[in-house]
Parts: sequence; structure tokens; C-alpha cells
Amino acid sequence: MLHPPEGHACKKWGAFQIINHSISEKLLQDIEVAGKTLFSLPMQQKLKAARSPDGVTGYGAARISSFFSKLMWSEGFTIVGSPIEHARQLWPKDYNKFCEVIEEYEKEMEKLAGRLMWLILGSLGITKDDVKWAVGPKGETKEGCAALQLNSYPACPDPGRAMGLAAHTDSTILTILHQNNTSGLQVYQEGNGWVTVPPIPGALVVNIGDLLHILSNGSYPSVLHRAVVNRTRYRLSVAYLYGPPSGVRVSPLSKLVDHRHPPLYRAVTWSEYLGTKAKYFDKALSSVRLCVPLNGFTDAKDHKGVQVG
Ligand SMILES: C=C1C[C@]23C[C@@]1(O)CC[C@H]2[C@@]12CCC[C@@](C)(C(=O)O1)[C@H]2[C@@H]3C(=O)O
Ligand SMILES: O=C(O)CCC(=O)C(=O)O
Ligand SMILES: [Fe+2]
Repeated sequence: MLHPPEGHACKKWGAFQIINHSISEKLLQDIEVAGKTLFSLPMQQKLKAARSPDGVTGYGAARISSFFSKLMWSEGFTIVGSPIEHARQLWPKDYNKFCEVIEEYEKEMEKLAGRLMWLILGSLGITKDDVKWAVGPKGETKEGCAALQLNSYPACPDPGRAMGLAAHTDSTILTILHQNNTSGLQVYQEGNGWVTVPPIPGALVVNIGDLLHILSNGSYPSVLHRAVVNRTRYRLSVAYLYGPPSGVRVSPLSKLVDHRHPPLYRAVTWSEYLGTKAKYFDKALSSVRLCVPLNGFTDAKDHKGVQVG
């Protein structure tokens, strides 16, 4: 079970950092090197693996860029499952090392994400018996769906006028983020505004995503976060975006619902929700909301005046 402080962190911050998490220092170094190697390729080479306009994987600006008029000061590379096709486009003769590191990272993150999901749900009194879709015939955690997002933020001569990655919530159950030893990630907290998440060597950041917000019936709100840029330092982050198995309809867990706490969200599959996010962005969560609270706001992230820079 998560200790009370971590359960508290989910409620209060929607994010926390973990150490002693079983991901080796070597693997964290290897993924950093793999990311830096990729982003330092010449532009015409990176564009060989460009994400197609209606595609999900490959090189390009963050998907949310289309909602903003200003360009963001970053490049991204999205991987779902095997990276081999894109890796071949990038390094026709020498793609093996990159693929090995990515696949190892995905394998280790999958295990960690499953453990974290149960720890977080445990802190709400939820056990494996309460989430049938997440458990296989032998009691094992079923493999979820996931995406790996490599983010590259070059040093920026005028950081006050640019944004690395604009404010957003992740459409996930949870996201595990590795940031190189350079600050940039900020989380938004009512009353405190934007708070920098300090990079701690070896630690990983865990963000609560929209699907956990739905599962917990709003008890653990997804965290609004962004990445700011730096005048002198290059920054790289690696986000493991973890969702439920494909086709599973996620809805508020019945143990967390009663006549005083009616279900706040309707059931959605991850792919349906990703489509909703692509269409409505920061209004996605409220678009699947069933009950509108009396204070007039739909969801917390709807009214922050999200800005790029
Ligand atoms: C599974 C996914 C979540 C994501 C959209 C995607 O299909 C692959 C990229 C993910 C990412 C990473 C950067 C921030 C984000 C909002 C974006 O634009 O692309 C997330 C998407 C998300 O969580 O909705
Ligand atoms: O670079 C960061 O710290 C944030 C990345 C992020 O939010 C994402 O990839 O979803
Ligand atoms: Fe994010």
C-alpha cells in the first residue's frame, strides 16, 4: 500500500517522485544516450521517421501543438511497441542498439507501471478483486497499452518567451517520467500556481493521468503540467505513458461509487479517450463527465487560461 504521504501526494499534487524503483541507473543512462543520439541526427534524417499527419508514432512536434498558435521549443519522438520500423529509417545499417535499449526500457517500465497502479489504487482501498479487467487468469496484472515519448528541449536564448511543452494533462492511467539532470517540469497546484519538480538523480516522476482521475471518480485528479526551457542547458525527458489493455472500458470503480458519490464519468476505452483528447484537448475530461458540479465549473483544468508562453 502507498504510505499515507504518497496517497496524500496523489490527492494534493497528482504527482510524486520515486526512488529505489528497480530501474537500473545503467538503463536510465542508456535511454538518455539513445534519446540524445536520435535528436542529434541531422534534420533531414529525423524527418525520414516523421510522424504522419494522422499517425501516432515517429518524429515531430507534440500532438497538442495543433491547439496552440505559437510553436513549442521542443522536438518529440513517439514509440508504441517495437521501434524497429522507425529505427531502420533513422539508422538503416545500425538500428539494433537503439531498439534493444527501447525494448528493455519498455519492458521494465511496464512492470513498474503495473506495480504503481496497484499501489495507488491500494491507497484508495481498491484490490485486484475490484478491477477484473486488469487481472489475468493467474492473478497476474494484464499487459496494458503504452506509449514512450522522448522529448528534447534545446537551450533557448530567450526562455521567458518560449514554452517547451504547453500545459496539459496526460490521457493515461499514469505516466512515469525520467528527466535528465535539468529542471523544466512544472506541475500546477490550486493556490500555489506552477511549481518546479526538482530533478533528483535516479528518481522518476509519476504523474496521475486522466484515466486514473476517471477510475478514482475524481479522488485523484490528473495533474496539469508543462515543461519550461532553459537558457543554457539542453534538457531531455522520457515519458512512459501507461494505459489500460486495448478495448477495456474504464469507468469509476464501483467501490468508490455510492448514492452520496455518484459516478462522475462515463465509461471510455483508451483509444476512444485519445480521440476525444485529440479533438477537445483540455475539455476532454469534462466531455466525458456525467454530472456537472454545482460550482459551475466542469473540470479543474478547464479554466486555467492555459498559455504557451
Ligand atoms: C498514448 C498517447 C498519449 C499522448 C498521445 C499518445 O497517442 C502518444 C503521445 C502522448 C503525448 C506525449 C506528450 C504530451 C501529450 C498530451 C501529447 O501531445 O502526446 C501526450 C498524449 C496524451 O497523453 O494525450
Ligand atoms: O518534459 C517533461 O518534463 C514533460 C513531458 C510530458 O509531460 C509528456 O511527455 O507528456
Ligand atoms: Fe505530459
